[in-house]
Amino acid sequence: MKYTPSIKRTTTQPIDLAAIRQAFQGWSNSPDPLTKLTRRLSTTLSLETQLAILAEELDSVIPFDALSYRHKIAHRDFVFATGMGGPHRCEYRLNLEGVFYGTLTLNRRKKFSDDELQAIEMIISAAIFPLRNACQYIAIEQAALTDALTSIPNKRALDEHLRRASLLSDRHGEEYTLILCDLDHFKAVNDQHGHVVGDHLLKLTAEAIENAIRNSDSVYRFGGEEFAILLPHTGEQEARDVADRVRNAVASIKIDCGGTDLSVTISCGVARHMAEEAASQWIARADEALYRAKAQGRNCTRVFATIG
Ligand SMILES: Nc1nc2c(ncn2[C@@H]2O[C@H](COP(=O)(O)OP(=O)(O)OP(=O)(O)O)[C@@H](O)[C@H]2O)c(=O)[nH]1
Repeated sequence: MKYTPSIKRTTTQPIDLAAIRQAFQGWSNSPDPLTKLTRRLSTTLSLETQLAILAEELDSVIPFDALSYRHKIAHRDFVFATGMGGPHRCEYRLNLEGVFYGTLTLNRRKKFSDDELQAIEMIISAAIFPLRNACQYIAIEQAALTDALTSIPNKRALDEHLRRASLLSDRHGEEYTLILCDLDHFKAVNDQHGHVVGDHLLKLTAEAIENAIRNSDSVYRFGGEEFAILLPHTGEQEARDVADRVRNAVASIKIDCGGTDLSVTISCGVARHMAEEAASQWIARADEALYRAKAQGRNCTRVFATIG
């Protein structure tokens, strides 16, 4: 028989409960500015929303003309700004337990008094834990969408971006083209030179592709030795040219393996998004084109629409 321990009731319980009821009423009805601020901040993990809340609550206590926040999170610049300038400025570098969480700046036409500066510091101190959580949330989100080896976006990121591109293509008739690229005979590289060299080659390939495409295009690690490139506002012929540029860039990679230079080639399959097409069908067509490129000798580009 299962043993369930009984809960011992004590006479102090009603008194504790009353105290908690009273505290709860104070917390939810007429909180002090700091409780109100932290309560609002705790409702979201979005750094942007938290900064908007902080700006609103700060402004209600110490009116200012502009607030800005800057931080580098997961190698990306995060910038938030609200309001317009003012010659007087106070700036805070947010640190918690030795970790830096960005720079917060307030601007105002009127000089800040010492009392106001103290109040601002206390308000920021109360906000720093939720801000730290929001920064960490961005970093975790970013890590989930990034390939650990090459530091480029991973397949999960590609799936999201393809879904969005399919929607935009259908709704606004925007042209999107996908290129799938796969290193040729990569297994032989691992077998002959080891996985460390194989990994290094994958990193160099990601870099070479990034350098061969435009800023508006994006590259993803699709699988082991497979990469995907998403090209907005690009048709088939233009995408074929990009694929050929990528092939040349990859072919020019050289790794010194004790006297001999290791070099590789890459095959590419191109598919333009078709109306009403799901992302999975789109990928399947690019993969079909890539399969043809492999079957027809590798180190070449095939476009789905030109097949047959
Ligand atoms: N070093 C390293 N190798 C990987 C990684 N991911 C996958 N691979 C290897 O990539 C190789 C891919 O081999 P295959 O699928 O046979 O393809 P291939 O040898 O490139 O041949 P083709 O694609 O037909 O030209 C396998 O040996 C995998 O173990 C990785 O992260 N690092």
